[in-house]
Parts: sequence; C-alpha cells; structure tokens
Amino acid sequence: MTDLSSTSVAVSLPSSLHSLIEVENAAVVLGGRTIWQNVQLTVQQGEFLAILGPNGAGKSTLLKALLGLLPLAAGTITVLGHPARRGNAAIGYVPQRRHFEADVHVRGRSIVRLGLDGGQWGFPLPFIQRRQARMAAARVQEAIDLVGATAYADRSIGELSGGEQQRLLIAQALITSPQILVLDEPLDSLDLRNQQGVAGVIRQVSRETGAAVLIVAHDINPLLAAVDRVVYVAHGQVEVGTPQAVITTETLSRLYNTPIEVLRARDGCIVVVGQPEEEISYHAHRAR
Ligand SMILES: Nc1ncnc2c1ncn2[C@@H]1O[C@H](COP(=O)(O)OP(=O)(O)OP(=O)(O)O)[C@@H](O)[C@H]1O
Repeated sequence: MTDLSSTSVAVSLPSSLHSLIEVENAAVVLGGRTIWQNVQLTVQQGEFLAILGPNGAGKSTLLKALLGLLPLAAGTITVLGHPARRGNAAIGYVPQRRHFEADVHVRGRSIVRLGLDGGQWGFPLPFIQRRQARMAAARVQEAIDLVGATAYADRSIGELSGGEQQRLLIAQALITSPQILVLDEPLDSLDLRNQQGVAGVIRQVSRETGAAVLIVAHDINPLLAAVDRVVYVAHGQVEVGTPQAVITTETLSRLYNTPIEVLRARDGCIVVVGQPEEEISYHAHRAR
C-alpha cells in the first residue's frame, strides 16, 4: 500500500549527491542471443540520462533490467542499495507507446490517481478513508501541478492531445514520489514543439524533486538541452558519457562498426551522417 503520510510529491535533496543505480558488468541474454554485455553504469541523484541507439539494440531491455523485470545473464544491478526488483515504488515508470483512444472517457485526474497502487489504497474505517482520500487528492493535484497539466486534468483522457496525455502519464509515474523516473520513448509520435515541451517538463520535475531520469529516445534533438549523459546502445555494446564524448565520429563508428561522421555546426548543432538505420540524422546540440 502506498504511504500517504506525506502529501509531498517532491523528494528532498541531501547535501551531497549519491548513487541511485549501480550496474556492474551486466549482461542480458534473450532467446539465446546476448542483447548487451559488460555494461557499467552509475546514476546519481538528479541526473538526466538519455538512452539512445537503433531499433532493437536493447534500450527497452536495459530499462526492464533496471526495473527487475528481466534476469541478468551476468553482473549485478543495484537500485538504492538493493538488487533490482519488480514493483519498486522508488521507480516511476512510463512504459512505451501508451496512448488513449478518443472513446476512452476517463478523466485525466483519474488516470493520474491510478498511480497510487492502481487505486487499491484505503482503510476500512470511514474516517480514515476520508483522510486518506483527502491526502490522495492532494498528492494527485501536486503531481498534476508538477507537470503543468492543471488546465486539462479534468477532461476525458481520450480527447486530449498526445502531449497532454503524456504529461498526465508522467504525473501518474510521479505519484509515489519516485527517486528514479524511467520513461520509454515518451516523446514518440509527438511533434517537435511537444517533444521539447515534454522534455522540458521532465527536466523541470527532475530539478524540483531530485529524481534521476532515464529516458529512451530515438531523437536526441529535443533532449540535448536537458541531458547530462547519454547511454548509447548498439551492437551489444553500451557506451556511457556526455553527448560531446559519445556522439563523436570515433565512438559511433566503433559502436556501429561502420564509418559514421559526426559534424558540429557553429550554432552547436550536431549532424550525424551514415548511421545504418537512417542515412542522416540531426542532433541539435546546445551548449549547456
Ligand atoms: N522475450 C524476448 N525473447 C527474445 N528476444 C527478445 C525478447 N524481448 C526482446 N527481444 C529482442 O531483444 C532485442 C532488444 O529489444 P528492445 O526492445 O530492448 O530494443 P530497443 O532498443 O528498445 O528497440 P526499439 O527502439 O525498436 O524499441 C530485440 O532484437 C528484440 O527482438
């Protein structure tokens, strides 16, 4: 059951940063195939990490391993000092490709509230139920405020735009005050303005709550203003570092095992040429 003793969604920041996630020499094998191996990754409080790479490289697999949904073939993953485990309330998760059709007539606010153990909270005594309900409502409102969704939270989720739905799903993931926020392609199918808007909301939430963010994306473009490090997954290898260190001709050519050229424009934009998946992709890079 969710602890509602505090109505605050925010996570207090300690005086010094500490590791929330430690991945040591991890490997995952699915269907007899090694998806990735030798993964080393440490995630600090408040960090914003983008997980990049071509289709099928193993980005979602990495998130699932962090969530304890997949066994490791080798190595360890430690989350907040304990082995990664299923159902960890310290992790808020926005899964891939969740979209509500127009005929879904559930208020946005109700969708957010489902984050409180799927609405399973409550006690048998009426006066405690009322108190719990008030606290839950306050928690829901705080999460809605955090993502800037107050104006449309009482409308049917099915009639909201993709960006509005995405903000409410992020609010749902924030409801348990997670110390880690994990999002699988939350910018997928949004237009550029909404991609930047949702990315900005996630960055803002991370700053306000101290939550670490791991976000899977195909396009680094709308994220580079916010991102601290990238986790690049390709051909069974995982490279971790700042965008300036990882999105380079040398590193991407090595990861893809084919010549890749990374060009940097005077305005800070990065252009990547020659990725097998797509011939040219643009990575806008803004100095941070
Ligand atoms: N249960 C499974 N059994 C066998 N192979 C699997 C299983 N689940 C996933 N895979 C394979 O593992 C690989 C990595 O999948 P994953 O979903 O992590 O890729 P991804 O990088 O997130 O891709 P995308 O960008 O297309 O979402 C894919 O080749 C996929 O087919």
